[in-house]
Amino acid sequence: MIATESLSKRFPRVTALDRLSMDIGPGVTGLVGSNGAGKSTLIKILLGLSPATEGRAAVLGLDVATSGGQIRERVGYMPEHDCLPPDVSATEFVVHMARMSGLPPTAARERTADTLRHVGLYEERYRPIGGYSTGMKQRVKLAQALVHDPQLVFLDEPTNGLDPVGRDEMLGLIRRVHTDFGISVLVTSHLLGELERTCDHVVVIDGGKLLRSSSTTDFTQTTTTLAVEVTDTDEHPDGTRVLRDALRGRGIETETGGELPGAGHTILLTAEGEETYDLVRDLVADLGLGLIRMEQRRHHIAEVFKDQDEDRPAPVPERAAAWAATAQQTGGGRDER
Ligand SMILES: Nc1ncnc2c1ncn2[C@@H]1O[C@H](COP(=O)(O)OP(=O)(O)OP(=O)(O)O)[C@@H](O)[C@H]1O
Repeated sequence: MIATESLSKRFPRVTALDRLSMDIGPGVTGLVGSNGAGKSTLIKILLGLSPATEGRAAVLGLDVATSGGQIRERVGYMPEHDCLPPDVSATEFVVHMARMSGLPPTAARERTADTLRHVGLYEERYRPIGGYSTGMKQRVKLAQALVHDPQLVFLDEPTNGLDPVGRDEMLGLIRRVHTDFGISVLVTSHLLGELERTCDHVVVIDGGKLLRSSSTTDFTQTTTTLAVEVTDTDEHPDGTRVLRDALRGRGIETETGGELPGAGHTILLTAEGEETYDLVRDLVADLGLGLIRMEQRRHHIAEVFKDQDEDRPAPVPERAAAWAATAQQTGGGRDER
């Protein structure tokens, strides 16, 4: 869907992209990086709106340097900033954008109604956009990116300004853009954790350079830590504690899951091999507890980068702070999947 080769963009005082080479296939891809990493700059180059200083890029096989118009016919774009006209309704605005993309009047109206319904805007679509909440505005921006039925959409920070519930709803919508309509998605975020449930593939850039590009499951490869959760019973009102005691009796030290709600009921231990699974199963059965789950724990994306930050000899201070803030906002990887 997207290929870049040694792509660079230099502004007089900043190198926004630094020899970026990557290939992005179909599906939902997250482009992650802290503020100023170069995400928006990359999207503008891929749309053919801003020329690269060096290197090449192609979108859907079309060269960004020479085929910007054709790319924008086939690609939808949801910009980061609030750029909606306040005094027209969502319907008027999205119909206008559909007409700008070349749809005839009747098709533009029909597609607008369908798309606004898909993003969850119903009666309010007839009201002026100026009175909308941030979440509603983000939905209008998403609708205008989808209305001309593109093959690919670029969504620049679509969860910006949303509360946790609004963010989850938006991430669900983004996933459905691909599953329901087969449209591939490139979605940017400065929050590492939020993309792991939504994206098939994650590309991480920092200071305009590619840090890593891999499938989400590769990022979150399994660890040797086993997470176990059990029920309480009348005989053992604190099932977690008796199981921990029983494991300690067999020489196995355990931890609990952390400070998040419910995590205190999760026992974490190191699995030496299959015998550890058998031992946990047998102890749970002997104690008469119910086994809710026993699974190998996976890394969280945020955790991978937290570890990398710790390994870095001299991290740029504000970047390290941004990553740390990100890890905190996403639970720092201490919660369970
Ligand atoms: N038109 C411009 N002129 C000069 N510098 C620019 C311009 N556009 C972007 N930059 C700089 O390039 C770098 C990358 O910016 P960019 O907007 O691509 O980052 P980003 O990852 O999208 O971050 P954010 O989410 O904060 O927008 C930043 O240092 C920014 O200040």
